[in-house]
Amino acid sequence: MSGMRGGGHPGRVSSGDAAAQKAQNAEAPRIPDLLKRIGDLFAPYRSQLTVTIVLVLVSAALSVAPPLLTKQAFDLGLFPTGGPNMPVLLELVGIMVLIWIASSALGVWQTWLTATVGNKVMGSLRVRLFEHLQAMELAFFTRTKTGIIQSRLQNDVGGVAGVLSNTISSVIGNTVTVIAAFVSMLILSWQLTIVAVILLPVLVLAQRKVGQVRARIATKTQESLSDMTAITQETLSVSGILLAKSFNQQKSETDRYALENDNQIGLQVRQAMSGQWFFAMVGIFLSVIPAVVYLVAAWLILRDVPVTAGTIVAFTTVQARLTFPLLGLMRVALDLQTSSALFSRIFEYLDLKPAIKDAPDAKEVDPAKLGLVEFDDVVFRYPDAASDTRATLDGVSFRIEPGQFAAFVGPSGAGKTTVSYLIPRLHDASSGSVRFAGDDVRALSELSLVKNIGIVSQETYLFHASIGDNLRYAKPDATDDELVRAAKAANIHATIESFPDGYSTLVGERGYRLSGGEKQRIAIARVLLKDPAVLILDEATSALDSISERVVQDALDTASRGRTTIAIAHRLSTIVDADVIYVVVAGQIAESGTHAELLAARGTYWELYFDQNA
Ligand SMILES: Nc1ncnc2c1ncn2[C@@H]1O[C@H](COP(=O)(O)OP(=O)(O)OP(=O)(O)O)[C@@H](O)[C@H]1O
Repeated sequence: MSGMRGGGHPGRVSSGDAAAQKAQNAEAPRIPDLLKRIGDLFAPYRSQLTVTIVLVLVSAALSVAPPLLTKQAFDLGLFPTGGPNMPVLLELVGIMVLIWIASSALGVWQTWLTATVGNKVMGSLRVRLFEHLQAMELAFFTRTKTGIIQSRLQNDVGGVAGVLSNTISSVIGNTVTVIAAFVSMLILSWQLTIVAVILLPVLVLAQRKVGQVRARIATKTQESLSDMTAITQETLSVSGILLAKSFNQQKSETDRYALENDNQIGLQVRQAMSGQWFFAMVGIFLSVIPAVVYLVAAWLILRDVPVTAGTIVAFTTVQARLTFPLLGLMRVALDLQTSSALFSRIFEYLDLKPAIKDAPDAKEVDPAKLGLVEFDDVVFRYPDAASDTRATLDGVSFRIEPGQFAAFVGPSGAGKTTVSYLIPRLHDASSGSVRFAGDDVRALSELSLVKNIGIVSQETYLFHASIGDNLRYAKPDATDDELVRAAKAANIHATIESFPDGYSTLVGERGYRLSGGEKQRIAIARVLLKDPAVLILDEATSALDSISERVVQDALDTASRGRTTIAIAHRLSTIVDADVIYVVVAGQIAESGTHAELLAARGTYWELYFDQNA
């Protein structure tokens, strides 16, 4: 069985995130392209967005009124010649209150809309990424650490969630408020407006720089987060903790985690702090403006430019109200720049092309020839293998007839498991042809091909769920009777019945609550429920003692009846009755024939058999 864990130990080898490394070498995506792709994500929510825009525009229009009303309240209500005019003042105050109530209500509605759209966009992005990863070939998973993949789904998609829901309302809302405030200011006094906005372009330029720095820190933060997830996933899994405990490595694992955690803390602090000075500067600048406005107003009045007290109060009110939206816009721009780093990490995974996928004209398996499996001069080299090394499979040809029991034997690392991977198209042959029911597997639809193949591997994988649920993975609509029939055929029914919870017993993470033989028989029952035409057994009994082996072997004999069976075996005693035995040596089929024929030939098989029975 070839090793399925990719990447290795993060502390000792470079990160398994092949895509991230590629991205570091490649040029960063251009911001406009990125914005277009982010925009496309929102396309299905056009109607909600239109309503949001209308709401924002109405709120903005409403927000223009209060400052103008303030001016009226001062000039006509509070300080008209001859003393305050109460009826006018009451009317103006009443209108102002109504406007505030209306715009607050609209604000709540708008927040609900944007939160819904933002979260839905993020949710569908997550599912798209998950679906895309499901389509990736096995080789992608053997070379990338699981934790690194998980991190893209959780940390990166989660990281843009806030941006997605805040951005829409913030950009539209604040832009409109800023424009509206600017218009009100212009109406009130163009001279004072110039004073208020003269330094803004400088701030915008400074903000772009800050954004670039933050995007760089964000990329590093996400990489560090994904390394941390990978450590957690590798170490805090059942296999990981068993390894750490049995080698007394808990301390070193904790140290490794703590080290990466320190890195993460540093990056988080840098990310939080980058831009703080900038915002402090903007804050000071915006707060100083009213004072400058008073000075400039006095200067204007001295030069006989008509500026009333109402104008100054209204102007400074508007200007103060401009502060938050302006800061908000700057923050959004900054967040967008920061999250562009996260988005490009997400899109980078979405852009990965599955190496194995259905041909456009993929066809169904031919039921007439079901069970026929052929290899025709198949050469296969693992994608990661150095090109100067010998191919893992080097010109393998055989033909297994429907219903035959074929066994593959040979030394470790000879390529037996690799043969079994090529049949369900977990890898594609580098040259030559793998045929299933008479058709090249590359011409068949994956769904139809895999439906007809059952695999029981040496390393049984069970989900952390009940035994019943694990069995139903093969056939979700299986009845209880069918479960029992499959379990009986796999020699595991009585054992399951002896558990207090029977078929509802939880198997524990990866089935660790069960013994090796129990897990194996559950896996056999699972494949029996699937009832495939071709059954692949990869050293299904190698991990067992001789009694368990006999029980599992009986189960396998039942399972293989009436279907093509391809059994990979180390213990030759389990396959002596095979219709045909292929002896694989260094990626080639060295011998083939029945047990008796191969013994008579006195070749490699005879040597292997002699070794095991000496
Ligand atoms: N993902 C991979 N990338 C590169 N090389 C691989 C990969 N998986 C397996 N190999 C190599 O391919 C060769 C054949 O492996 P395979 O698992 O098919 O052997 P096997 O005959 O089933 O061995 P065993 O009996 O020990 O299970 C081995 O040399 C192995 O190191």
